[in-house]
Amino acid sequence: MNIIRSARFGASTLIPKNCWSVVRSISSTELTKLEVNDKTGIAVLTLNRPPVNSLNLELLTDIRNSIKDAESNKCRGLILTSSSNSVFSAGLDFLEMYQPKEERLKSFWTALQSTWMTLYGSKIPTAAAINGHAPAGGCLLATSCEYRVMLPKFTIGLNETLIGIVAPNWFMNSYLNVLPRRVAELALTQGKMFTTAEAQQVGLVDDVVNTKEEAIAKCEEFIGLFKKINPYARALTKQQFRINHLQELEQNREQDLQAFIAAITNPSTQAAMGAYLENLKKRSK
Ligand SMILES: CCCCCCCCCC/C=C/CC(=O)SCCNC(=O)CCNC(=O)[C@H](O)C(C)(C)COP(=O)(O)OP(=O)(O)OC[C@H]1O[C@@H](n2cnc3c(N)ncnc32)[C@H](O)[C@@H]1OP(=O)(O)O
Repeated sequence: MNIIRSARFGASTLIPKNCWSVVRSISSTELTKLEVNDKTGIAVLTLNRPPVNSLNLELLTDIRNSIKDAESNKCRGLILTSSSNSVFSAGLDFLEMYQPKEERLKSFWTALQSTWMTLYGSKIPTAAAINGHAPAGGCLLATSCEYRVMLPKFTIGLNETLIGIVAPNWFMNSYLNVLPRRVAELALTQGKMFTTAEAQQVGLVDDVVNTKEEAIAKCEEFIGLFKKINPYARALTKQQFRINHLQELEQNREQDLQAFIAAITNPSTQAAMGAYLENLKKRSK
């Protein structure tokens, strides 16, 4: 019998393969669902933190655990998507950063660093089915993947300067891994949110399709490109492209954390964030 061991079902829980329907849950929490298609071996990770999948400490931790579960279950690839019809992820949860408690703020940023390193450095092929808006941290998740497909009439981009904050180096590096330098610099300095059509034009997304199902199918097609490629050779090749960015953060984690805390707790950042949040709340009424 072909057995899969699921870390999050407990080390001793064995799940018999082939006794399940084609799509099988590997692990799920209140905030994420990780399912694998037994035929293709490709896993889909659905973010499920209504209303906007804003990334708080718990969601970031669950995302990281899910990526690790997909890897340890030897999935052939991982697709990120959202349970919302209009938002992929609204980025970092402002409530983690506005008037924060220092210990929680530290845990939050450390979890974001770890999640990014796990996703950006994952050995398995990764793809994002962007079925809604993807500002800031939402864009970071998408650009950390190897392939992106997006639905029409949404927006994506690193809008940090619009909020009065500065995107850290590793956010910029994820952008630069996808966009030409000049486009990235112009977009970052303006805090530009690209429409789906603009994003495709500059290469921020690879394809545009009309439905979430088509988006998942496109991601599967992308991951299918590696069917005949030795996974070890593939993983090492990907690693060589990304190792400098990963090492840069790994070697400066504490410094990056301290820079974040100093920037976020600065009274002028707090004031800018407060005003931005107020505006967001007014708009949503
Ligand atoms: C030299 C380097 C030094 C390093 C220094 C470090 C600096 C720090 C870097 C920190 C990096 C931060 C990156 C981020 O990710 S910040 C988050 C940026 N996100 C946004 O700007 C998105 C804001 N949201 C929206 O634009 C819209 O909500 C949406 C995503 C387009 C969806 O619109 P929609 O109309 O569907 O929904 P609503 O706007 O009505 O929102 C519904 C409720 O959700 C609340 N909301 C929205 N976004 C967030 C969020 N990111 N965090 C928390 N809450 C959020 C919104 O207020 C509504 O709440 P309400 O119903 O209670 O009013």
